[in-house]
Amino acid sequence: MFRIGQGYDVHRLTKERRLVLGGVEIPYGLGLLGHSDADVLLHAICDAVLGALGEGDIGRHFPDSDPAYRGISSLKLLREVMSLAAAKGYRLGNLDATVVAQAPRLAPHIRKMVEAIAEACGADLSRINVKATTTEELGFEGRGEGISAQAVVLLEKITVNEEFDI
Ligand SMILES: Nc1ccn([C@@H]2O[C@H](COP(=O)(O)O)[C@@H](O)[C@H]2O)c(=O)n1
Ligand SMILES: C[C@@]1(CO)OP(=O)(O)OP(=O)(O)OC[C@H]1O
Repeated sequence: MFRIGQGYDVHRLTKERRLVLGGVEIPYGLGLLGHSDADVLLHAICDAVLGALGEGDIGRHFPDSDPAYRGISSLKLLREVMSLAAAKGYRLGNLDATVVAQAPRLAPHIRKMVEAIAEACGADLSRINVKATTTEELGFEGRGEGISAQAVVLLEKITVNEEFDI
């Protein structure tokens, strides 16, 4: 049995913040603003997993009113979301995500993002795909005001036989 989910998130670019995308710190003069590390890519992925599970969204599970999440690495949130999936008997089938950013150039960092996401999901690298695009200078991403990300996730039910096939 399969469950599909999609996620979308946006964070504003600002000075004096680190830029963390897909669990990877990227050297850039600006970073994303948020209560957590503001990793817009991982937030979109968390929302896609929660959507597939019928479990609402990231703000319901990790409210920004809770000081416990101040500055937290979103890799920890993704691990928690995947633990919830496992507790409900699901594992990652595959994941496809797009980061929309006019700058910086993300291509050199994609492999590390895929590795970090795969580790957090407990999944093989082949199940993860991350893409980047500009908007040809159109819209808020194109003006460099923020970065958005979209993700689609397919979860697959762990069969009873596989559960005991250690
Ligand atoms: N922040 C970004 C955006 C895009 N790329 C790479 O460039 C390719 C072309 O982007 P277009 O927006 O012109 O279609 C894209 O396929 C990415 O590989 C990037 O590295 N960083
Ligand atoms: C994960 C949280 C936790 O504070 O982080 P934020 O950085 O505020 O990110 P956002 O995507 O605006 O909302 C989700 C929050 O719950």
